[in-house]
Order: sequence, then C-alpha cells, then structure tokens
Amino acid sequence: MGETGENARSAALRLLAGVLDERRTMAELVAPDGLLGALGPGDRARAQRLAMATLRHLERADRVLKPHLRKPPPPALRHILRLATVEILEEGAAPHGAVNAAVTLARSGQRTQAMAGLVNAVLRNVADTPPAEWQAQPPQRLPGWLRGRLDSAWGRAAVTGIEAAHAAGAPLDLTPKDGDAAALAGLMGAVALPTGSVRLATPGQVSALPGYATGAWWVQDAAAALPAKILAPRLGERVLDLCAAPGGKTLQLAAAGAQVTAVDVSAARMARVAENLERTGLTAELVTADLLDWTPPAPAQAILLDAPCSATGTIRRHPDLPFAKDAATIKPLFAMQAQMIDRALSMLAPGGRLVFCTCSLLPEEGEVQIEAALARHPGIAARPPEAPWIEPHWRTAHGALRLRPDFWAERGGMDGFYIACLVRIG
Ligand SMILES: C[S@@+](CC[C@H](N)C(=O)[O-])C[C@H]1O[C@@H](n2cnc3c(N)ncnc32)[C@H](O)[C@@H]1O
Repeated sequence: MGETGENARSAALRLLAGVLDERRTMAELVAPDGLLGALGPGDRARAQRLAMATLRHLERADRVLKPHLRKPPPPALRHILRLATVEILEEGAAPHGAVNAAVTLARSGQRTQAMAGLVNAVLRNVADTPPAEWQAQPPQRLPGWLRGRLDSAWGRAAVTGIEAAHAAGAPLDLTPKDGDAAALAGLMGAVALPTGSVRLATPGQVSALPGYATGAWWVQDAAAALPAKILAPRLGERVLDLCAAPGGKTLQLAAAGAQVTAVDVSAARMARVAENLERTGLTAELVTADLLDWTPPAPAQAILLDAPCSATGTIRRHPDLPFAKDAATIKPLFAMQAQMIDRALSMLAPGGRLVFCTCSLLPEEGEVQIEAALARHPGIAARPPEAPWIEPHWRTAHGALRLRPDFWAERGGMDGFYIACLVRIG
C-alpha cells in the first residue's frame, strides 16, 4: 500500500478519535483548517471513506474483536483494531497489508507502541473470520436516545429497517438540470428514479463523471430533491429559498425557471451556493442574513424553508452523527424551527404556499412542528402535496410526506425527510 496508504490510515484514525472521543462531527474534522489539511485529495478521500466505514460498522467490529481480547483495550488501541477489522472484513483489504499497517500505526503512537505485538496477534485472528460470519452480524444499532424516540414514533420494525439502511450506506443520486432523468441515466449507465433523480450504484469520483464540468447535474439525494418539486414554481415566479446553502434546492428552483432569492446566515456556506450556481450556469439572488431578522421587499407567493435540524435522516451518509450528537445538542433546534416557520409565514402573500422540510426522522422536527404551526396560525391550512410519484405510505395523517431511509429498500433507500406544504388562505 506504500506511503499513501499509511498517511490515509493514520488520518482515518485521527478522524475516528475526533468523532468517538471528542464528539466532533466529520464535517468539522475535515473542514479546510481541520485534521486533513496536509493530505492530498486521494489520501483525504481514502481517510474519510475508511473512517466512515469504521463508524458505520463499529459495533460489528467490536463484536468480532471481543473474543480475541482478554480485557477492553485503551481507546487509542481499540480504534486501530476497529479500523483494521473493518478494512479487512468490510472493505476487502488484503489482510497481510492491513495487519502490517495497523502494527505500524500502533508502533508510531506513544500510547500504543508497547502493544504492537498484541495488534498483530489479534488482527491475524480477526482476518480468519469467515466472510459469512461477518455478513451475519446484525447492523449497528442507533444510540439509545435516538432509538427510543424512533421506536415510539415509527415502531420496532421501522427501526430495524432504518438500521439496515444505515449499514448499507447510500448510493449517489444526481438531479439533472434539464429534468431529463432518462437521458442522463442512459448516458451514465444509471437508473432513472420515478421522482426524477438519477441513481448510480457505483459512484466513483464525482468530478470525473460526464457532465460535471458543464454543470448538467448536481449531487442531491432523491428525497432531498422532493421539497422543491412539491413547491413546483412557475416560470418566472418569485421564490424565497430560506436556509438555502449549499444550494441543492436553489439550483432546482432556478433550473425550473423561478426568480430565486436564496437566504442563508452562513457566508462560508453561501460561497458554496455561488460556486454551485456558477458551475451549473444558473442564477439566483444571494442574501447572507439571519432569516429571523431579514424581511423581503414584498410578500412572496412561493417559499421553501429547509430548516436546520438534527439531520437524523442522513445517518446513512453521515454515520458520525449518532456519535457526535445527542438529545441535548439537538433540543434547542426545535424552538428555532418554530420561530423560523412563523417568520417564513410572515413573508407569505395571501394565496401563497410555503413548503417546510427537514432531513430529520424526529416528529418534533416535522409532524409536531406543523401541527403546532397550524394551531398558532388560523389563516394557514395544510395542502397535501400532489404528484404521480408520491407513494401512499409516504403520506401522514396531516397531509404531509414522511420519508424514511428504509423506504425504497429494493432501490437503495432514500434519506429521511419530512415535507409539508402550507397555504395562506385568502
Ligand atoms: C438543512 S441546511 C439547508 C440545505 C439547503 N437548503 C440545500 O438544499 O442545499 C440548513 C441551512 O440553514 C442555515 N441557517 C441556520 N440558521 C439560519 C438562520 N437563522 N437564518 C438563515 N439561515 C440559517 C444554515 O447555515 C444551513 O445552511
């Protein structure tokens, strides 16, 4: 594997420790000023992939390691063993190389150098694990705080399905700029989904895919593409895209011919919206502002509010989230979402529509928010989304959509989302 492999592995180890010991998210750790700063693009990608795979299968790795350890190893050693176990049994790395690399990693760490022999012995045993035994390991469970909430909301069978979806990871979904999913799927040898996204089973490097440079598509989970489709802007219609960055939905609205004003509080994230617009040749007005303080020049007929949330619907893409967040870290978001809904409704013209969405699996960030908003605002009503691709079991009792990672299991799943459409009567 050479120098490159060693660099990527030790970076993956730092990422694992950052998530598991310091409870930081992968997004924070891989930021430009973060842990991977000195690595080249190949090593960065490999380090992230390895760390993500290890987090996705952590419990399974621990179960395989347990019989080979007399006592629980200290965290630094445990992470080396977990990383190599997942590399060998899940990623299919050659055992000899992965074991040697783990021994080298142990030797280079102050707290682990005395245990390099143990690493060697344990991993040689791990490498003998029959593939069927690894495959038969149940998927990683969600942490208790989240599992309990999802169990009460959606039931045990759903939780089992969601955990299986998390273990399977996520395919790469693209949104075609011209809306022609069949043509793009044909070009890529991919699948056109009924909702208009294009799904690639074996993604590879995104920037090397045909059409990237010309901005013919952008990466966006199939479920994440639905709120803008439900808002369905008319040609030339003025649309407010609130909480817009990094801009997946802005691009959809602009590509549909709307006159979009995209608002986001983060200047750094807004810079990504600008980059995405430039690559795709689309236009939107960009406003960097806190939407709770900002007022549009005139009330709008169409508003999309993609509020900040726990992102618990995206765990299959971000397996670090259950380790980095907990109930206390996400609770303050609930009140903020309610404030944002009220603020967005204050910008809505009579007869106008607001699509509210979150990439969350928690009713507190979806069903509960909209039920409470309808009670607070007598002039507002729910309008059930209508589209030929909406499956009956996606609909909630209040006429919204509840999407879960265990839906479309035969197609490769979807991110979890809640999507509701509200209208101002009159
Ligand atoms: C779920 S993300 C939006 C994703 C985006 N709509 C897309 O499709 O690419 C939530 C966004 O809300 C922004 N945000 C958080 N608080 C905000 C506020 N008070 N005002 C405006 N934007 C805010 C964050 O910066 C973040 O970019």
